[in-house]
Parts: sequence; structure tokens; C-alpha cells
Amino acid sequence: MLEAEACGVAGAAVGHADAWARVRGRLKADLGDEVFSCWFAGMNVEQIEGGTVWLSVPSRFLKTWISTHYRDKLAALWQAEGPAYRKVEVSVRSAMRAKVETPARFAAPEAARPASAPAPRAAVPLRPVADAASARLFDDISSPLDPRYTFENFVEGASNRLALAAARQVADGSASGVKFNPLYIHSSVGQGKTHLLQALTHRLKAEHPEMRVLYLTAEHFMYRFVQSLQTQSALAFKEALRTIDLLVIDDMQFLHGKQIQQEFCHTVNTLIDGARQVIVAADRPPVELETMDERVRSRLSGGLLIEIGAPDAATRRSIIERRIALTAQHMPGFSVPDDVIDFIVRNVTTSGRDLEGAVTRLAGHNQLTGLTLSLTMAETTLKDLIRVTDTRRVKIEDIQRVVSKHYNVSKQDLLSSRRTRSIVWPRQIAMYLAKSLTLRSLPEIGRRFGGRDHTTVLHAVRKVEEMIGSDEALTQEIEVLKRMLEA
Ligand SMILES: Nc1ncnc2c1ncn2[C@@H]1O[C@H](COP(=O)(O)OP(=O)(O)OP(=O)(O)O)[C@@H](O)[C@H]1O
Repeated sequence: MLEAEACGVAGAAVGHADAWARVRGRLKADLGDEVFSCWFAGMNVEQIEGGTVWLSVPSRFLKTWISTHYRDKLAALWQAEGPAYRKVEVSVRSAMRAKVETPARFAAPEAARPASAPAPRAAVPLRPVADAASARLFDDISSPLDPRYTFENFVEGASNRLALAAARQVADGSASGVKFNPLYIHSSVGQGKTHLLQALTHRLKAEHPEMRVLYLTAEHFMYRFVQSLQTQSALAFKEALRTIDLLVIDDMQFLHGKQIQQEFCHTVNTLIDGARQVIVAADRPPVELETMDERVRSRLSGGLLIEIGAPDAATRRSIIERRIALTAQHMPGFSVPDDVIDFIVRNVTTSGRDLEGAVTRLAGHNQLTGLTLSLTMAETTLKDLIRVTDTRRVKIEDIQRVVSKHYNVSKQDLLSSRRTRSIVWPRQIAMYLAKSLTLRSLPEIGRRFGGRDHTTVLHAVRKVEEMIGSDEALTQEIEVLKRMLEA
């Protein structure tokens, strides 16, 4: 709070400080202590000039929220203090400091500003808050959206038909009510979950600008939450989250931390109980989110679960053709011979991301060498990708299933903290297989094996590698397991 003495100026400044104290007092009395401390505890008066009261807050989010919801009230309270206060302007503190060079907050006459300093922006006239403006507030905290991820650019196929239909229904029918809540889409990597989630977000923003839609990756959700704690605006952040119409959370498997998961759970409960839509995407079904709070898992399991599978040949071909057409827009004349397309369709079988990667590589090669694309060239250029594709085909859950069956232990035991040798050894073999047959990182494998640390996984991988070198029977056993998994 800004006190008169903190201003270091006398006279008018003291009058302004008294006015600010009264405005704060009335805000507190009208809104209650909780709401007041939520939004206004960190607000300062930076400057009063030409009838405009320049207020500052610690974050962009607070600025937008206060401007959208409380600007009229603030202005009315200041206007009641006298004709010297006609308008209010709210800025983010650091931005405001950069804009107004002088630290003498209440006394910054025009002449005192250095010529190099830009003049403060003209104060925005007081105006009623439009619904669309309130909805746009969430653009500030949303994760970035890729403009190419639209329904028009999404290729429909047998493997994704249900997910696409559900996403379309949310995008088209949300105005008329919530149908399935939460909607939970899962698949292995690169199958178009993010594309679909962003497509429906784009569609709603374009066709229902009044709706408050928030798209966040789990990592952004965590970041925003931690940031709000640091700027003492956590209550405000939570309150804002609970006012949205549609919450879209991507890459749910990365939501870590007990407090954050609990907060997420409260938010989802509030939204669903208020008949507002929640959509979540992850790389596995809720029951397999091992590090997730049990309440979150059960809430997510209670909605509509849809899996996107690997694309069939026809879908792969359409994704490749779409990608070639998009590439040709900025590389005029770019085309790919049919036998090369057939080659990619046959050999890159796992995901849309790999198919796009194949086309991007060919385009890059073509651009750099100027050589015409041929089958031989494609075979060489895409060799890695095809090998990688083979590697990615194996899923951790398949490894856990095959290993538990082979060693006659349950999957729960594999994921548990039990340390008897009959369980520890199969668990270590399963971790070793996960490292050699998938592209998952050590921390990711650790998380999938009951939330273990990456050093535990590393230890298991090294131990099995050592044993393989000296134990012929084990080497054969592992070969058998690998063949079963790759079949
Ligand atoms: N059916 C599809 N139609 C068009 N493009 C697709 C399709 N499936 C995947 N893609 C493309 O493949 C790339 C990867 O897709 P996306 O990022 O949406 O996958 P994801 O399932 O979210 O993967 P991850 O789990 O790694 O986040 C994107 O560029 C996307 O446009």
C-alpha cells in the first residue's frame, strides 16, 4: 500500500494519499475482505496526472481481470473524491515503471519527464464491460495456439473418428449444453490430440467469442499456478479459473505436485458441477496416470473416454497428401512421386507426427540438394525415421503386461514399492525393455513404474545390461521377450 510518506512529496501528494486510503476503505467495505485482498492488496497508485489515476498491479493477469471487472467501480470511487480524479488506468507494475521514469509517484508534471521517455498511454475512457472482453481475458493466460491446428486440416480416419466427432460436438453444441463431462481423449504420441483440442478451441473462439474458453497444457497450468502463488494472486487465479465456460487441458500426464493436482481437482469439480465443459488429453487412460492423485483419476474416469489409435493406411495416405499440399504452399512446385508416397504409407506407420516428419525431411532434402525425389533417396533419407518408428511401436503398458505374464507377477506388483527379489528382478527387466524398445526418457519410465526416480531406472538398465553380457540364458530370455513385444 502506498502511504503519503512513502511518496516523499508533500501537499498535493498527501491529499492524493488520503483519497487513495478512502477509496481502498470503501472497496474493502463494499467487496468484503476476501475479495479485496484477492484483487486489490497488491495495487499501488503510481501517478495522478491530468485527471487520470494511474494504478499498478503485479501481474498482467491481475491487470486484465481488474480492468474488465472493476474498472467502473474504481472510477466511480475515485470520482467521488473530487474533480481531480476523472479516469483510472491500470498497468502492470514493471511496465508502468518503464513507462514513467520518475519515482515520485504523485508528482510527475509533463515537463519533468525526460524527452526519451514515452508519454503514458492515453487513458481509456470508462466503459461497460462487454462479454467478449471478459472472454478475451483468458487469452492472456492461455497456452499458445497453432493456427494450423484446425478441423479443416485434420484428417478423419477410422482410428480418430470418435474423438473427432466428440470434439466437433463440443465445438458446435457447447452453446446448447454439456453432453459428456469430462471428455477425455488419450493416445500414444503424435496421434493428433493437441491438434483436435486446439481445433475446437479455435472454432469456439471464432464462433462464440462471448464464451470463456481456456486452453492450457498441464505444464502451463502448473506454471500459472506457481506464478500466481509468487505474485500473491493465487486466490484470484483460482477464482478466475472457476468462472470459465470451457477448460481444455493438454498433456495431462505432466501435471505433477500434490497441491497443484488438488487445485486442478477443485477446479474440475466446480466446473463440472456448474455444468461447464472440461476436456482433457493425455498419453494414457486415467487409471494409468500413476502419479496422479486418486481423486483426480476417478473424476477423470467418470466422463467419456476416447482413445485415438494408430492411423490405418488410408488415413496415413491422406495425412501425407495434406502435408504435401501444405508444404507446396510455401515451396511452389513441390511434389512427391506416387511410389515414394506408397513407401511412406507402408513404412511410417505409427503417427501423424512421423508422417509429417517424413514429408518435411523430403522437402528439406529436395530444397537443399535440388535433386528430384526418388524411392532410393527416400529410403536413405527416412532410414532413421523408419527405425525410430519401429522402436516407438512398443508401448510401456505392453511391456508391463508381457513381463508380468512371463514372470507370473501382477502389474500392481511391478508398479508397487515391494522389494522382494521375485518382483524386483522382473521390474528391472521391464524397465530395461522400456528403455531399449521405446523412446521414453528415464524420468518418464520412472513415472510409469509407480512414480520412481530416474536414477532407479538407470540402475535397473545398467544392471540388466551387465547381466546380459555374462549370462547366456538371460540374453536369450530377453530376446524372446523382445520378439514377443515387437511381433
Ligand atoms: N489425423 C490427423 N490429421 C492431420 N494431422 C494430424 C493428424 N494426426 C496427427 N496430425 C499431425 O501430427 C502432428 C502431431 O500431432 P499432435 O501434436 O496433435 O499429437 P498429440 O497426440 O498431441 O501428441 P503428443 O502426445 O506428443 O502431444 C501435428 O502436426 C498434427 O497436425
